[in-house]
Amino acid sequence: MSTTARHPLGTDRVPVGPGMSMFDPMFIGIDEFGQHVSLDIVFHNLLTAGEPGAGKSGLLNNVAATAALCDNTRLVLFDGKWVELGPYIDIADEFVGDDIEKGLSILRRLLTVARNRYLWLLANRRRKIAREDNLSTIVTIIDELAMYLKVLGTKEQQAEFESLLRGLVSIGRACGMPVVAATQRPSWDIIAASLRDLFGYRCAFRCTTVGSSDVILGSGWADLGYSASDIDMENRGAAWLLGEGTVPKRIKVAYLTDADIYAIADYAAWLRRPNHGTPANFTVPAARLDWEMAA
Ligand SMILES: Nc1ncnc2c1ncn2[C@@H]1O[C@H](COP(=O)(O)OP(=O)(O)OP(=O)(O)O)[C@@H](O)[C@H]1O
Repeated sequence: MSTTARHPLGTDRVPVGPGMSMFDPMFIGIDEFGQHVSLDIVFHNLLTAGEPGAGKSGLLNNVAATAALCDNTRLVLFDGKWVELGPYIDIADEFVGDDIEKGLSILRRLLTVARNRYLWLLANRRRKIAREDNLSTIVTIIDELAMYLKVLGTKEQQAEFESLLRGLVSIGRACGMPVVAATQRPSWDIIAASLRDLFGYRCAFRCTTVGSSDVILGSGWADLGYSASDIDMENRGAAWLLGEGTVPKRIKVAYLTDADIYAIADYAAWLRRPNHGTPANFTVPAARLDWEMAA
């Protein structure tokens, strides 16, 4: 883990999760040879799916817990069931439960932030953000996509949700705003191929059919022997992980118990408490706050 992260305010604050940065590789488990598997989430979206109880929440929790402990990282959480990402509710910039209208409003805001960031990049003659920019990473995590695309709200709201999500997944990753999404219904009506292909990482936990495995990984992988329908029912947390330009890799996701998750979330909330490590007489410059609001 890096120890170079500095707080954007340039003060001697103790950074959140001392030294942890979203720009470092994010550990999520091991592969079949026992080697560590890490993701580069800042610049990649992650889509995960599998039948109920296959272990998706374990992966989402690895991402959420790491992000919660990282310096200069903000969480935007969507969880129609409330309890999967609920432990992080106190440290999330926004938490959307089963209110789709709130979800739409937050996705619109995220797209505005992404647009502002691109204008900033353009003004600085750049195409993507870097660690040194000290721009916060905004990680959007959606547990159970199907809730927002098929269950909650009207057909119009669901269609708008999909279109805004598609926008964020398309443009977020180069400006430090990755999306991590999960569903237990890997079918074409939930994840169209054109949406799936915008996710650089795809992780298929056990699926009931070869077809649903291909919905996540991409057509043709099952024929080549990479099918999540072959994963043993009892082997929870096992999955096929596909990264850009690679073949799927068999992994076992690191497991966090409920007690672990709440302990990490509580620790992250403690680290992120207002004025943590800030001298009593220090005030945040107003201009800096305005800038952070927009970016
Ligand atoms: N990596 C893992 N190692 C060991 N056991 C695991 C792992 N992941 C999950 N499990 C076991 O499987 C159970 C279900 O896992 P989890 O809640 O992550 O599944 P899920 O796919 O998210 O289910 P749902 O779609 O219903 O939310 C866990 O309570 C745990 O007992």
